Amino acid sequence: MPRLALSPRFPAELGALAQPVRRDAVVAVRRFLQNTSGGPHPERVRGARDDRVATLRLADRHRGVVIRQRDVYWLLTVLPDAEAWAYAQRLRFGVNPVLGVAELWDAAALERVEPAVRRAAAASRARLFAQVCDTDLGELGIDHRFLPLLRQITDELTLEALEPLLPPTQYAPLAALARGESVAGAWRELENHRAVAGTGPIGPEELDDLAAALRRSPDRAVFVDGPRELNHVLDAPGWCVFLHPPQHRLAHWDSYDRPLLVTGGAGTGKTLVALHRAAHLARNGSGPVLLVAFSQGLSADLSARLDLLIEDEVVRKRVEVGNVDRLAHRIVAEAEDRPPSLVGSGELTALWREASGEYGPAFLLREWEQVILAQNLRTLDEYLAAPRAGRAVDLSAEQRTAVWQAVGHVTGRLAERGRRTLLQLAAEAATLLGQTTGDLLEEAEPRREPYRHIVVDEAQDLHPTQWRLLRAAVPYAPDDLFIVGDPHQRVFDTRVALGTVGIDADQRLLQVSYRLPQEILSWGVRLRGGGPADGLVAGVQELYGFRSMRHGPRPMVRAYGSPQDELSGLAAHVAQWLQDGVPPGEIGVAARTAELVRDARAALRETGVRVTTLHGMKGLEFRRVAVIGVSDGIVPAPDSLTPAGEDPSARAHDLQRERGLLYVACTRAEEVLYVSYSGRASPFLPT
Ligand SMILES: Nc1ncnc2c1ncn2[C@@H]1O[C@H](COP(=O)(O)OP(=O)(O)OP(=O)(O)O)[C@@H](O)[C@H]1O
Repeated sequence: MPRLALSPRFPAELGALAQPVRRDAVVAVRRFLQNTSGGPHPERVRGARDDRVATLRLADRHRGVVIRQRDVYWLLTVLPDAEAWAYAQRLRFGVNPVLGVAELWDAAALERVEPAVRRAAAASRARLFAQVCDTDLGELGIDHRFLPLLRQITDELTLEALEPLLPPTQYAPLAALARGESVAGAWRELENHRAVAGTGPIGPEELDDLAAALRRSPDRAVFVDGPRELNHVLDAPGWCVFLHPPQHRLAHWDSYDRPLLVTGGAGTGKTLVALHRAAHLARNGSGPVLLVAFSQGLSADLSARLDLLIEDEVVRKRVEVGNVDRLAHRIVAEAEDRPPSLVGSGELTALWREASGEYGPAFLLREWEQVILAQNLRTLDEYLAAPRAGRAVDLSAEQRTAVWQAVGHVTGRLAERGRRTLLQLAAEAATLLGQTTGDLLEEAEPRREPYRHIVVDEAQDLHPTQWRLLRAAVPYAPDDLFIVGDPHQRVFDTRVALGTVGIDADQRLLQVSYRLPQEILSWGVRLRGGGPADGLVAGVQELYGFRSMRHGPRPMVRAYGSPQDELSGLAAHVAQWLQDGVPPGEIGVAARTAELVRDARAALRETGVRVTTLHGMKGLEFRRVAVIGVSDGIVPAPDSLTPAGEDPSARAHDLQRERGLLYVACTRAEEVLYVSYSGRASPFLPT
């Protein structure tokens, strides 16, 4: 039986074929896989540069191109006959000697450009890699077949022009050297392409082992063992099967001794990594998995994506997808034998108003949520001794006592009425679970934590109380918590260093955005500006090093004379996008206020595009995004800002949060970003 691996190009190109050709090709691949009669045979390609290249006849006038070694086949693509032969002739295959991953390149194109590179070299004495010896290049995995050409390169621009023709694992270290990095820097760049952990130096015999190389290249090849797997790879979206190397390494690492925190900019694949990690733990872990989404809406989305990712129903059932509020609600309901009653926001506001005296309702609420609940302070003495990080207005002992009494008034009233806030519920649930937490290895009693593994998405916006609940819901054991988030995308007022809530996490970073084109990313980084973000990680995190692999149009920023004109402009742009053939579901429109959302919905009635608040854009993505009302006086929203006179530090945080909110909405765009305002522009817009 042949061993068959598919490249990511194959399902994509198969999907683009006419239906009868596609159907025949799938049947042919299935026959080939099962070695049944009538299945295609490998045919040699006349004039091929690499004798491991062959073709398989898959349908009428269509062939698959494969790399073949003994019984191992790597099916690269399916093309009309003539194109398949031409492609097969151009290819060369190799194994990277450092990483052991498969490398393919267009040898014919390189031969074509070589004379031009040589001519440029004849006219110049400069040599880009003059300072790097062949031994160093060899240690960076550079294939000796490229050396004659590389030695002729005179400048960085020439190397950049060769990028599409070289395997990424050859180009990456060369580009690093060309930027002036040391051999060690270039080595680090190469290591970013390592997808599978723990592979040591590659022995000479392994350089000739196609199957081993493909197993180390999960972004380029997936083995299919039978028809079921074949169907999954052909039908599932690409992200279900092929992760980029850093994503794959994080999601499929055997085991983490301590909690792991993965941070990274917008669109770097954090949610995908969280989904794959949850699936990995469901397959290989040792108990129930909770995947925590930020909201109910995002839970439904993650749950649907997990259904696509995990085919096996038994494995799928090991993962529950939910948000922290729901978890808290369930734990308290189980303990009290009836569902807890939640306080409505109007009732709560009235209570804070009732309690306010020297300090206003907003101040008291923030003090309660960000100091008292955040640190789980239970007594006045604890409160008197507690630090109040991030709160600029100092409080004397007397003032703290007054605040404590005001808070006590509200919590007392709530208790009388049998009502609680969501954060109180989380705190109680944590206490209920906390009575049973301990060390998995040392505990003799049967455990009562509901989960063995927890994976958290959008972690930047969780409150310390919610973290305490999550911490209490899994035992302290390897692979307890796997957390992904981006401090720059925080849209609520919670800054928490995980260490302070008992989560001593190792940290990893994802730096390449696969959603955003470079133009939107660079504009977004300037918009987010305002310095590094704190919270989640110890210290602060910069956006430095965040980059994209794609280019696209620059964001469009449009100024209008009046809100009516702005709405007409929006309607005209959306109409054009629909006319361009973009499906309505791939268009997202957002605004800061509920009123603007209502107006935009009215202006776009019957188009079927989604219109939501900036908050509502969290975790979503669209091909084209319009953000309207980015005007002074709307963004930042004046009502959401603490008056500078009351607490300048809280105001600075509020401004940063509002900036983050706009940044989140703008970074949902995969292709096109349109931003508009009327009157004066928001001070956040980059000039
Ligand atoms: N391995 C991959 N295969 C296919 N697409 C990918 C891959 N990695 C990332 N992408 C693309 O990038 C998008 C962003 O991924 P994801 O939503 O996981 O990023 P994120 O870091 O969670 O983003 P954000 O923080 O902005 O919400 C995906 O929807 C997909 O379009």
